[in-house]
Amino acid sequence: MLCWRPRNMTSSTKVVLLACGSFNPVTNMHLRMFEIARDALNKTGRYQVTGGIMSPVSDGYKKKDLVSAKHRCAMLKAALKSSDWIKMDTWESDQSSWSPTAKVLRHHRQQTEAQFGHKPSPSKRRKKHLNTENTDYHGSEEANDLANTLEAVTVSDLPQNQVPLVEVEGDPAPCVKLLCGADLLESFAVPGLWQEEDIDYIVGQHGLVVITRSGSDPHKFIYESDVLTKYQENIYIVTEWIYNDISSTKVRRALRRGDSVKYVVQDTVIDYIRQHQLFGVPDNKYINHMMPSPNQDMSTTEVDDEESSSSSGEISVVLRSSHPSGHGASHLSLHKMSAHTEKQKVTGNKNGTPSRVPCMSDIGMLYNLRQTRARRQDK
Ligand SMILES: Nc1ncnc2c1ncn2[C@@H]1O[C@H](COP(=O)(O)OP(=O)(O)OP(=O)(O)O)[C@@H](O)[C@H]1O
Ligand SMILES: NC(=O)c1ccc[n+]([C@@H]2O[C@H](COP(=O)(O)O)[C@@H](O)[C@H]2O)c1
Repeated sequence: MLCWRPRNMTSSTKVVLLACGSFNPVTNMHLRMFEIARDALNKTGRYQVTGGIMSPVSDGYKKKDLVSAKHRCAMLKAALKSSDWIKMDTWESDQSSWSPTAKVLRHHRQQTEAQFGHKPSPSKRRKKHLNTENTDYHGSEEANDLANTLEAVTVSDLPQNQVPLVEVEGDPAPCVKLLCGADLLESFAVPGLWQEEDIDYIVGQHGLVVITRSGSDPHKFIYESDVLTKYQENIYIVTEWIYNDISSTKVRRALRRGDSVKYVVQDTVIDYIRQHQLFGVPDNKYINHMMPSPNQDMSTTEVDDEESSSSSGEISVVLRSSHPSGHGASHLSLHKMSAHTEKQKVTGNKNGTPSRVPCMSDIGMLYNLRQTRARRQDK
């Protein structure tokens, strides 16, 4: 299914933007990407962005310093309170192993099509009862069940409590496009990181919306790639003029070093990091001496009363301290007893060599090393 509408067609194509990433933690730039992309696509008059989905990777990704999906999702949920159109979807992070991005896209395409009743059915003209209002619906077991059910039953068999009604005919499902930074596009060239058929599927069947990032030249990159040139009509590059090279790596570094990350990540995320003492925050003087921010609502923050188990199986004990009505550091509600809870676990193979799902950063580094060596040998 090709999503891009030919230029001569008048009505606009509905688009849902899907961003896959670690979000470790989610930064303002992850959120900005959606705003930038929506503006750019809507301005063309050819596309109408109807929704945004953020899909955090599962713990199976095992990238260095990756905190558990539980925490990454909680931070994302907190950050998305500031958006009325971007939603988190936990289908990917709920998987026990890492899912290639092509699989995640395929899943969301099926979900979106199921919501719009795009399964071949003799009763196509009838209305289907789908709950599109429920933000937790997308990717939920209920939605998965529904997608499967639609294969087998006619719409009249659907449960009646699934409202509101969605008109099927003449209402095409939005296309799901991968929203990413230019670094992700350029990682397509890293040997062994992406399957060729996955790139073909992602670009050929869905399409990409790429936000420029410092040090990247996506136009040149597409020119140099045969497969990307073949599908270049499906790649929409958005130049971000309000240049901002925030990255999660820099945020984690700042936190480790005790520097402020205010205005780089959402206040709600800072609150969460402080409460759960993530990313080396126990040593972060800035964050530990901060007053709770006005938007912090201790009563609604997810708190582990007794035990919190990280994905790596390590257990940390989290105790609720007394809550003196004083100021500053004494307002901290939690003390994590294990400083290493979020330490990444690298699984070993039979001969003891560490093995894990390769990430862009470590394969990229290896690739750069190889390139440097090759260049030296050429000289
Ligand atoms: N400053 C930025 N400009 C454009 N795209 C970005 C920016 N930061 C992140 N992205 C994009 O967001 C998506 C999710 O990326 P990811 O969670 O790996 O973020 P990151 O900040 O690059 O993480 P890390 O620093 O841990 O590698 C990717 O497509 C990435 O290219
Ligand atoms: N082959 C693949 O599908 C593939 C390879 C590398 C990264 N990714 C995805 O790219 C996103 C960003 O990855 P990094 O956090 O490593 O930059 C993640 O969602 C990850 O799953 C997918």
